[in-house]
Amino acid sequence: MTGTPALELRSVRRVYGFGPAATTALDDVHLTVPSGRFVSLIGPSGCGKSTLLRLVAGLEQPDGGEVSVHGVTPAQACAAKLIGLVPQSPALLPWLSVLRNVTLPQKINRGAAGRRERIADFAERRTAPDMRELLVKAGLGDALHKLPAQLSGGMRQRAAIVRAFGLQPDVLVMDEPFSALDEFTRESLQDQLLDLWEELRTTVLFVTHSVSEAVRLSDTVVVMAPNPGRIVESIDVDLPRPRGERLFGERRFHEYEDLVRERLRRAWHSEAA
Ligand SMILES: Nc1ncnc2c1ncn2[C@@H]1O[C@H](COP(=O)(O)OP(=O)(O)OP(=O)(O)O)[C@@H](O)[C@H]1O
Repeated sequence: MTGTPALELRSVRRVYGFGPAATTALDDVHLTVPSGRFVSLIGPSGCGKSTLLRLVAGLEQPDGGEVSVHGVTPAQACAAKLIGLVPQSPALLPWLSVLRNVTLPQKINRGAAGRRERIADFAERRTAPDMRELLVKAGLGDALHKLPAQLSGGMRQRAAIVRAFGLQPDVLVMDEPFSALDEFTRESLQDQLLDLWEELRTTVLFVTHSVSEAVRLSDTVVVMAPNPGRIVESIDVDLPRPRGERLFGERRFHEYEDLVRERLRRAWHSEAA
């Protein structure tokens, strides 16, 4: 694989509305994410986190600047299925079993392989993972043939995450995927996510409001501020992996939490200014 970053945003600007009612959701945003990194976006409500994800996923266009995914536009990257999206609530098809839900997109998307190969960095792809095995690894071995309605919220979200990884996107965009879950389920899903990520090393762009989640999961925590939405700091989290539960008892983990919290406090103040 070449040195082309998985994601690159240069001088990105996104404005909603016109005239005095216009909102600058993002202004002069620069972000470079090397392949295989886990990057979290954190910041006060309205600082443009979801807007940034939508631009990367090709769901919207910037009003200024450029977004590229492995050196091509988000639209080209989407056509080649290089980008996977995990929304806040899992969108599983209610009439299909868990196993069919996660294997169906893999079958449908076979045509994307050719388009991937035409993108310079993707001449070689890994072989498709065994979805049944990934589901078992994610603790869903007993739920393979159940319908989504028969699962808890946490189990449904786990299935959605397995499905997203199974498509082998090069960039996985996750918009607060655990926000609706209780703390215990959330930590267990962080474990599962880290296990999958450590095995498949997909580039992840992850939005969260939780400082401890951001520090635990990420190689880099990007702190954003609103009015206008912008990046104020990128903090590299130099903690060893794998990051299991023991991490919560470690001083360095809490030092990173304090640092991110302090930068967030400044971001809130910059909103008030
Ligand atoms: N479709 C839209 N039309 C008009 N304004 C929008 C639209 N989408 C977002 N905005 C505005 O752009 C700004 C950034 O919104 P965005 O949803 O990206 O923030 P966020 O950081 O994801 O917020 P939250 O943490 O609350 O989800 C906000 O002021 C929001 O009101």
